[in-house]
Amino acid sequence: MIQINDLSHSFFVGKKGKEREIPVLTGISLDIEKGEIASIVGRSGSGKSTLLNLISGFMKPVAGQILINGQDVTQFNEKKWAEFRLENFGFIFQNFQLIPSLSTFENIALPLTLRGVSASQRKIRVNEMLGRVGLLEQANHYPNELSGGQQQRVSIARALILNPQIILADEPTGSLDSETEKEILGLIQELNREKGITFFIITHDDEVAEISHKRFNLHDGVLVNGGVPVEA
Ligand SMILES: Nc1ncnc2c1ncn2[C@@H]1O[C@H](COP(=O)(O)OP(=O)(O)OP(=O)(O)O)[C@@H](O)[C@H]1O
Repeated sequence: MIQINDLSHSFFVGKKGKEREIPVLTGISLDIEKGEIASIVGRSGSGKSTLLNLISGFMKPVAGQILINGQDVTQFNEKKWAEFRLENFGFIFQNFQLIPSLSTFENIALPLTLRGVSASQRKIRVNEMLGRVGLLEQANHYPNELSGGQQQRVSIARALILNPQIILADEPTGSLDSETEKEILGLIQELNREKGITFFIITHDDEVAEISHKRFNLHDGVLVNGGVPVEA
């Protein structure tokens, strides 16, 4: 589903003509199958966000190949990327990234609204999703009226509403206490089992890595294990 071959990336800093190359990722190769939860674990500065930005097309790699469902996405232009992202990816972030002026219902409905889905269809699909993530009673609440765990449930529901095949998650429990973290990780596992969604999670947190089928350790831009399966 996601296959990365010998991927490398550098940033170039300094004045034009005198740029200095800062290698950030070197020779990354990995393979993630459909329906797997994969985690990339590394300290701050190890290159996790850069890898996520390359996979989601917000940056172009200096070298190497990223295949998603067999398509070489490194060849995509911006227009193609915008379509591909909407079609295939859902995103979850550490700080939830909800729109403060929209209710729970409206935040989850937003991708459907942008897609031109009718109001009656939106109602059916969002209500079903609210039930699934346990937020029916909070449908009309605004983000500042919700706990951190509830806000992350809203953002997971929003990520799922267009039925993506892959969820890309950036420290999904980084802002949560350990009890709420367990709850959200449990929800991720359930959704993975029920819907066969592939999760690609970047984290520095071993608890998150523990729910993954494959764990990749990133150290100074290099993978130090090749996706050793995590013991159940
Ligand atoms: N735009 C940029 N220009 C120059 N260097 C950059 C740029 N973005 C990131 N870097 C450097 O690349 C390295 C990897 O950064 P990256 O953000 O991918 O790490 P990370 O593992 O996600 O860290 P964190 O967990 O703190 O978010 C760091 O040394 C960082 O300083």
